[in-house]
Amino acid sequence: MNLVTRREGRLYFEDVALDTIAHAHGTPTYVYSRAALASTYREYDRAFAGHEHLICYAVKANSSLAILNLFARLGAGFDIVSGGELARVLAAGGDPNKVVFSGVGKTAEEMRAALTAGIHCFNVESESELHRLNRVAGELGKTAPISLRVNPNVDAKTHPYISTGLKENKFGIAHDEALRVYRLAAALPNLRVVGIDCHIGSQLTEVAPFAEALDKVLQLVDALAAEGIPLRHLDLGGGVGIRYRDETPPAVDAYARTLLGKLKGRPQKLILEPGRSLVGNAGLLLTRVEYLKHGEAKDFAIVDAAMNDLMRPALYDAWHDIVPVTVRQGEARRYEIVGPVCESGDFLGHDRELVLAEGDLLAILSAGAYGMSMSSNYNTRARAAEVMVDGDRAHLIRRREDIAALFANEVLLSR
Ligand SMILES: Cc1ncc(COP(=O)(O)O)c(C=O)c1O
Ligand SMILES: N[C@@H](CCCC[NH3+])C(=O)O
Repeated sequence: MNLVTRREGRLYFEDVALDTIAHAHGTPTYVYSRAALASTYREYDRAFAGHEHLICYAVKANSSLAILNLFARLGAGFDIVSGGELARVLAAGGDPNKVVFSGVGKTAEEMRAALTAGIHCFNVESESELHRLNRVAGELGKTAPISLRVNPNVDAKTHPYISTGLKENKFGIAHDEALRVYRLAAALPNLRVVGIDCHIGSQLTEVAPFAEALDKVLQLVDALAAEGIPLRHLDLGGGVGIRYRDETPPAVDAYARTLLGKLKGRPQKLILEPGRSLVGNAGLLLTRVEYLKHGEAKDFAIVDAAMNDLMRPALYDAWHDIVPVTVRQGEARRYEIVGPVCESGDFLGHDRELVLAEGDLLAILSAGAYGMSMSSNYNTRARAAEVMVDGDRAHLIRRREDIAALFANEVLLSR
């Protein structure tokens, strides 16, 4: 599917010219493609069709209600990491019985909310959490379905900030400890052991680390069965990486073939928690050039989007393609694409060769994942608007944040 196309010099997303979105809704604005979102979800669903599976979209990648609602309609489950994400899933019409709850710091209140909603499984990340969950479930007169998140000590070969399956990471229970903690879980009265979970990191561009992690998980599945602790499901965490620039991540099909090859004949349902690969390339950030500034050392294009809107470049030095919405003739210069925030780290792209004039629109691509969901109000900047494109129509799915709402919860002291 040709999602981003140029027609007579204008950039289109599906069949909507992006300048018309900027005109109607202003900038900065996130724009998503409904067709692209649905097609990546279906790609996963089809690739794993040979084995019982549940695709639990990782809400943290993009938690906008309209996107959650679309995935819920397609039959997806959800991977959440907070009570806030649970509330969003429920508000968007998600099925609580298809929700898995990950995260190292679940509060008692979050556990109560999830038990009351009736989620599918808690991915428990420590022994202390196991005890707390057992107590909270007991107080509610409920039994909590659990998996242990096992840390297999496998190198995901990704950015160190988003690698989660090494023993120096805070996530999960060490592989060597897992059997002992499973025995403990099986003995606690208000827990029911149903599965095993593992997530080694994000933006993986090779299949091998997934395969290695799965092998380690399967060793545990077998050891547990031998001890009389059979598991109903196996959760392998987040999905494959995406192409931002020149990465060659595995196709979902190839990834599925590798996993399914290892699962052949096993009775466990496979749960996956893809985030980035479902939404990343289905979204872009539309921004306008406010000023061009020709400095002594560099040329700057100061745009109206900033690190508070899209934090990935500042945080990980991540690369996003930046393309002009309308083609302009003239001499190209190499620009630093920067925002208005008062930080030298506030950049969206370095050294981009572009022909620009003030007032031009730019599209920052591959911004559907960990864009809006990681945005902040730094410098008291209102969050961007969000638009969902569907064929030749564009629907506003989130109004631009209202400045007064940014300080509505604050209190002035009387003296
Ligand atoms: C527990 C868990 N599940 C799923 C994901 C989603 O990962 P990805 O966006 O790489 O598919 C993450 C993020 O890395 C995560 O921490
Ligand atoms: N926020 C990260 C991914 C973190 C994944 C969360 N476990 C990114 O933008 O790449």
